[in-house]
Amino acid sequence: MKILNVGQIRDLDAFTIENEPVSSVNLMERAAQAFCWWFCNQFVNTRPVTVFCGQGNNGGDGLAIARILSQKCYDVRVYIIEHTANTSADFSENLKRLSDHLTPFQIRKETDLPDLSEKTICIDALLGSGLSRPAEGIMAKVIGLLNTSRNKVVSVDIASGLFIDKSNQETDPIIQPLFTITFQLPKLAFFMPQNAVFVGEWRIVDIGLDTVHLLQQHTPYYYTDSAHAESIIRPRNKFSHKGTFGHALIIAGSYGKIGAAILAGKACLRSGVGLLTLHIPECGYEIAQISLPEAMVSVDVDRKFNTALGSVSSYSSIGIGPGLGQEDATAQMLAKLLTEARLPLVIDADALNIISQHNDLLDKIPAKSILTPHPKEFQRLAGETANDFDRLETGRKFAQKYNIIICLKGAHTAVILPNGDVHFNSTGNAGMATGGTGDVLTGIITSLLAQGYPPEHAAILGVYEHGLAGDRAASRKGQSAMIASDVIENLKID
Ligand SMILES: NC(=O)C1=CN([C@@H]2O[C@H](COP(=O)(O)OP(=O)(O)OC[C@H]3O[C@@H](n4cnc5c(N)ncnc54)[C@H](O)[C@@H]3O)[C@@H](O)[C@H]2O)[C@@H](O)CC1
Ligand SMILES: Nc1ncnc2c1ncn2[C@@H]1O[C@H](COP(=O)(O)OP(=O)(O)O)[C@@H](O)[C@H]1O
Ligand SMILES: [K+]
Repeated sequence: MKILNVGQIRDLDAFTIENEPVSSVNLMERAAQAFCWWFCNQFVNTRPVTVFCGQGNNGGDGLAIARILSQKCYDVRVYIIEHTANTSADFSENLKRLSDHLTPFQIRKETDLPDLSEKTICIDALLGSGLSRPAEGIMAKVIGLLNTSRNKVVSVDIASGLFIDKSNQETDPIIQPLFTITFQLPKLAFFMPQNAVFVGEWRIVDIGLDTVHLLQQHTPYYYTDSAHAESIIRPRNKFSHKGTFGHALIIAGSYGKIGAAILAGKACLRSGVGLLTLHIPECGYEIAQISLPEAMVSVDVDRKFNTALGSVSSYSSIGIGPGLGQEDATAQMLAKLLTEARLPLVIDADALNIISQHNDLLDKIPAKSILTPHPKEFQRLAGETANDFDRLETGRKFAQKYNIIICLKGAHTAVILPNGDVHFNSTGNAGMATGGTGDVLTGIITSLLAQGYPPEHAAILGVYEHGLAGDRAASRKGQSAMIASDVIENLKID
């Protein structure tokens, strides 16, 4: 699914209006109907509803929503914030249409602000995608009132005051909704951790914007939905054999962290690889043979750390990093591997930290390698960034400069491709914020690479399936009880 910028969204609205054709006010009606469909499924009509409207099209949506909900027997009040002399045409039309049903209250100054009963659900239709500057004056006061009230707030399209595709300042007044019900497409702002409280839970409602025009839009931003992930999966041929699915090598673990190697190895096997070899320090030999009998073990000469590899030319994929440690000898081994490897690697955890300490290694990373940093590891690699939008831009430049794939891990992991395209993941949950889940991801992606998936697909699909397995684990065990091993047990890539 594509993620468009403000200008493209406006064009898509305009194109739909002209080419469907549908009048602008009828498109607004469709948007309001779609919002109300969700709203009526979520909240019973015994809860009072107050709709706060600006005077642009987001406010127009709010007026149409108020009319529809009042027709569905909700007890509705409407407040219009008079912040400008100019109202949009569709706002004015919806004001007329509302007059048979309700009389709106006007808010011009602070003393006009209402007292809200606790049960009231507030609908935020103050400002939408047309936001051109931070909210101020009476608009900021209304946002402050809603944020300090204990009422549930639902934002129409986007929280008022939040920019759709660029960073806000920390002091900007922005609604903090429980839900955002957005039209047609997710918005870039939803994927930034800094915006978590300004988005809440979000849902997309379809308003029938032109799909052909949407296909023609160029954007670097995508949202990995189930349809996209499933289109990547390759079915297993009936006559296939273990050689068909590649031989993966995972270089991981150190004294006290052999578990990281086991988690990565097990996840690799559970993701469909044909053969797996684990390269681990000698102290991990028995642990690995007992806990992962399906894997072959290559034992390092060192007892506690990985320090030297034999030839790696026969492997179909190589993952390195989980629990590796940052010993000098390990760093030398990594440098040698980066120079000698003839295929894209999966590079995680301490392997990334070693590269951060030896910047000259960046140029040696094989093309299309997949790096899986969490935000702190990414900061060590690429330096400080001003905000989450800036971090994403830095990631895009980094991926292009070094011709690599970066999986910037988080609630919506961003898979950044060498051409600068970004695929935000749709699966996963806060139960995955527990030690070892990153090691599992390394194993999954290494497995997919071994099976012959192109690196771009291995990264996008691996991240998606990792989150999906986490969602299955959470529904079975609950987010608090689930651990990384549960993610592995719930893998099902087919
Ligand atoms: N036909 C369409 O274009 C559709 C538009 N839709 C709705 O329209 C919204 C966008 O509408 P608009 O483009 O009218 O924009 P808004 O409703 O977001 O903004 C309205 C006006 O407020 C002004 N403004 C911007 N920032 C402000 C600030 N900080 N303080 C005060 N005023 C400010 C702008 O100059 C603009 O004229 C979408 O978010 C969506 O809710 C939906 O009805 C779907 C169809
Ligand atoms: N709140 C969250 N929602 C969804 N996924 C999450 C969340 N927190 C963590 N994850 C996922 O869990 C994994 C954690 O990886 P990482 O930080 O490397 O952990 P570790 O080093 O302990 O293995 C990442 O894939 C990340 O995307
Ligand atoms: K809004």
